[in-house]
Amino acid sequence: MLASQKDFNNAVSQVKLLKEDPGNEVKLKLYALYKQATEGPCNVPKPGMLGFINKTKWDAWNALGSLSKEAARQNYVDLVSRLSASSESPSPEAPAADRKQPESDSLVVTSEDGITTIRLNRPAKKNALTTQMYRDIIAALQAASKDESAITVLTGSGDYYCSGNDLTNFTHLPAGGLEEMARSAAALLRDFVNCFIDFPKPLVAVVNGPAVGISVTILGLFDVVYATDRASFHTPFSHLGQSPEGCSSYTFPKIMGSSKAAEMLLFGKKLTAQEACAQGLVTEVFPDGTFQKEVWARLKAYSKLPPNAMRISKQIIRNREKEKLHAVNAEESSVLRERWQSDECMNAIASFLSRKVKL
Ligand SMILES: CCCC/C=C/CC(=O)SCCNC(=O)CCNC(=O)[C@H](O)C(C)(C)COP(=O)(O)OP(=O)(O)OC[C@H]1O[C@@H](n2cnc3c(N)ncnc32)[C@H](O)[C@@H]1OP(=O)(O)O
Repeated sequence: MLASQKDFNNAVSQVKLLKEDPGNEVKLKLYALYKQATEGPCNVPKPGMLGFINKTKWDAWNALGSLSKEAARQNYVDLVSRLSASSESPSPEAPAADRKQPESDSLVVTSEDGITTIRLNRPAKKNALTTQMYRDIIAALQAASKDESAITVLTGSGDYYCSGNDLTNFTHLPAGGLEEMARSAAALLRDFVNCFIDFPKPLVAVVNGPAVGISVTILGLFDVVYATDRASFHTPFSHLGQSPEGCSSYTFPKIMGSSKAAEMLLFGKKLTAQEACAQGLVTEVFPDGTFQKEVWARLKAYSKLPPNAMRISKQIIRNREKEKLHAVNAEESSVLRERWQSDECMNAIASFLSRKVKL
């Protein structure tokens, strides 16, 4: 479900309480989304050259094209929520040593040689993502976006990269029952994926082994994906009674074409590392024996490149897609909120938990 009028009104009030000025670019975006959400697509005449400020505002509104009022309202609410979170976070240039450490040791964050590494560290459970890990990854990405490192890396400990969402997350029912669980999981998913969409520095996945579910779908939001030849890429959403997330319903068809994307996202076809590379999801595959050595040597060399140039190049490559990606993320999260309450999904999870099925 997209943000309600009440959520939107709250966000409009929240903007006035921001502790830090978000800067002109963001204010322009807020203005454009507000106009789109309240009046719909821009259909007023373009101001003349002399009205420079009005022309800039008109351009920003007009750039939203035919984005629906509902999607604009959602994007506005998401943007304000990110601004509020970052204006409450600690000092912007916190050096690595002062970085707030994750709540649990299932995530290890280090910063060295210009590279911040976020390592999934739950090898006994194939690095399955618990609710706390999603929160810790969000915090780690927010800190990495402001630290002094040039490049950020996500990788895993042990033989797996990540087995996706921890299916036992669904067994911790809150007081509000299944509906409340699905609502809060959808909100967490949206915040989690938004952090990847907005991440401002080069983001690299070092895929050290098989990858499942959400750890595969978000790869479309990374800048570079290096994989060992032992890795595989599996999105068994239909098997689980679920639907795609991580913006993969948009990025996968773009990356590999709609029929290859459908084989993965509808039928759960598992790709080898070589297949994923041939289809553009993976940048390069390395022999497992030399994977770590080769990849880290390369990343260390890249991390010495001028960081501002890399950020700006990433902005040019990614920025025109951001509004679209936020809208896709909101829609996918809302569809999943319904799916998680379906019998198909409940049965599939019960089946995994009772060890009847292995994907
Ligand atoms: C809030 C945001 C929500 C976002 C939603 C995202 C959707 C997804 O990510 S869908 C994908 C969900 N993941 C799966 O369906 C994978 C399930 N796991 C498996 O099929 C298998 O475990 C495996 C193929 C990954 C590995 O098989 P293998 O035989 O090598 O090892 P196991 O003995 O099965 O695993 C060891 C240990 O780890 C536990 N485990 C592994 N993956 C998960 C998981 N995703 N959730 C919970 N637990 C997992 C497994 O149960 C074993 O535990 P025990 O040793 O205690 O039995």
